[in-house]
Amino acid sequence: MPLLEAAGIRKIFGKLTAVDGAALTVRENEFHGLIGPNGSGKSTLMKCIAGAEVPTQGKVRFINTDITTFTPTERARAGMSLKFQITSVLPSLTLYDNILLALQGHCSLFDLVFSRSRRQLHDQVMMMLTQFRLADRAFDAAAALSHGQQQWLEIAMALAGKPRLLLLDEPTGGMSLEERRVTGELLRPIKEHCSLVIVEHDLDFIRDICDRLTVLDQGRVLATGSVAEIQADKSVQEIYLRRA
Ligand SMILES: Nc1ncnc2c1ncn2[C@@H]1O[C@H](COP(=O)(O)OP(=O)(O)OP(=O)(O)O)[C@@H](O)[C@H]1O
Repeated sequence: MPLLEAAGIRKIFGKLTAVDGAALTVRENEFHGLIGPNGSGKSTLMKCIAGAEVPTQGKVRFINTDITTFTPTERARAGMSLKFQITSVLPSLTLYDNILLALQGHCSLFDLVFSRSRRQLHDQVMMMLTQFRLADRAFDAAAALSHGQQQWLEIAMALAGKPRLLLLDEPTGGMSLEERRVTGELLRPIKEHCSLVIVEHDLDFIRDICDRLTVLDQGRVLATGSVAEIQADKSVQEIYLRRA
């Protein structure tokens, strides 16, 4: 049984069909890349999965539940977490407080009131900052971070609720080559407990970290399969050549 199954997703904006009957299936512990030319509907499909857009047609199933009509908050409660291009980091707060806020969003009032839980929260914050190589900046304001470090902080925040599925829209946009390499290293270990759907333009990056890819072209799925299958697919090669 797949973790996520989106089927027949169509999204129409006025006269424009941005996504035209697309399907996406993601298994447990799978990193799945969503690629395709500019304007092919990648972000819109992600938004339909995340609940940021309501699909005109189609169904989204997640952990065996039909979540098509769930709000983003209900999807988060079901185990889905997303980080879009727009930042949700609070720049004037320290890294520590940003992570603490993200963790507290997933705690009950009972957890917050008892001091033993507060100690646990502290340990969790420091563990997450260490995992994302930000522990030495814990008490700096988030605004002082480089662009890449801010993205890592956001990914850490998106993982605070221990989601089963993380959705990332162009996390490496604006990053240096070295920052991209580190981003790959930081994401790989989360596969043990979380699946990933990632929209990316950097094909080298996506080839490196993904197990399977879905290629969109003009709102439709052109191909889906392993990285090797997609690389060998003539129709995929054609759309990338057409763009070059
Ligand atoms: N809210 C909206 N209202 C109207 N049109 C939209 C809206 N969002 C997206 N579109 C259009 O839908 C089409 C698909 O956009 P989308 O952002 O999903 O593509 P994309 O593959 O993610 O593109 P890119 O790689 O450039 O980010 C585009 O023509 C875009 O202009």
